[in-house]
Amino acid sequence: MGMQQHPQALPAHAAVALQAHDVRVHAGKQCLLHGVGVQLPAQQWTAIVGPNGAGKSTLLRALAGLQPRKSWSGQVHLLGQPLADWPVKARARALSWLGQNEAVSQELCSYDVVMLGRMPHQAWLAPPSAHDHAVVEQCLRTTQAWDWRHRPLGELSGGERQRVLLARALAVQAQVLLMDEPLANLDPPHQSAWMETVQGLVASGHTVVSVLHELGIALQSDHMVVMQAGQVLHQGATHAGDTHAALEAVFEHRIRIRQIEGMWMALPTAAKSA
Ligand SMILES: Nc1ncnc2c1ncn2[C@@H]1O[C@H](COP(=O)(O)OP(=O)(O)OP(=O)(O)O)[C@@H](O)[C@H]1O
Repeated sequence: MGMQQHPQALPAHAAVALQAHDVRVHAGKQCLLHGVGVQLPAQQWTAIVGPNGAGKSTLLRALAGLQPRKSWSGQVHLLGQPLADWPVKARARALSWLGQNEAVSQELCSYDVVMLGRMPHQAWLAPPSAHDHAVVEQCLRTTQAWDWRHRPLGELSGGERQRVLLARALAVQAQVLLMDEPLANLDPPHQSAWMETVQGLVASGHTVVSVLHELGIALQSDHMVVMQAGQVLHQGATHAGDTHAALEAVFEHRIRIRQIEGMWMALPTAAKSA
């Protein structure tokens, strides 16, 4: 299996929520993405996986339009329209973002943090509507963060904080959600709860794209993008044999993908003997 600069297309009938073509990202003289192309299916959950430093977060930021203009080239389309052509507010309603180590005021209480997710729906300086309050409550309950709605973000544990930030991303009610390592600091029950939330979003017509290190969870996704060294090595249906082969290869065959009790899992392999 060779490196693919422009991986295989989706079947012709599949709608594409996000598309990147020949995306290159630079930081100074260093090239972080070497002309990446991806097509991420609408109304599906895509997992972006690969080793540390492969360029996963860089790609996700490019897809979200968060790379500084001078640092990248190429084309990104959101729901069929070039990212740059989207009016700012419409784009903020269509695409929700959960980043890593986001700078959010530590003094804000959790409720107000989640209310920030409603901003794209609110008129300038208008107070939140009853609907905004209802959505915030629903999202805090979904991520099981309602109990500490009055507590400032800075007081929360890593996992509690992550669940508040996840609630904020959900509160946007965007058609497309991009999440960078959403499971960071979450314990196993809340990882499973996150997966159920994502599956619910997809069932109701949303598109979710997540960078994940937890391969057991990533293997439950619909579509997978496997990255290595600033390139996309493979993209395709998560359960396809060639996707599993790419995944094993990119992790240097230190994992094997096996089905146990009907679920695909990544099992560690023993180190090669010398
Ligand atoms: N602003 C920057 N300046 C220089 N190099 C950068 C910058 N941002 C990222 N990099 C480098 O680009 C490469 C890709 O980084 P990126 O964060 O996209 O990787 P990743 O696949 O998300 O990694 P991880 O799994 O460790 O989070 C890394 O080698 C990183 O050191």
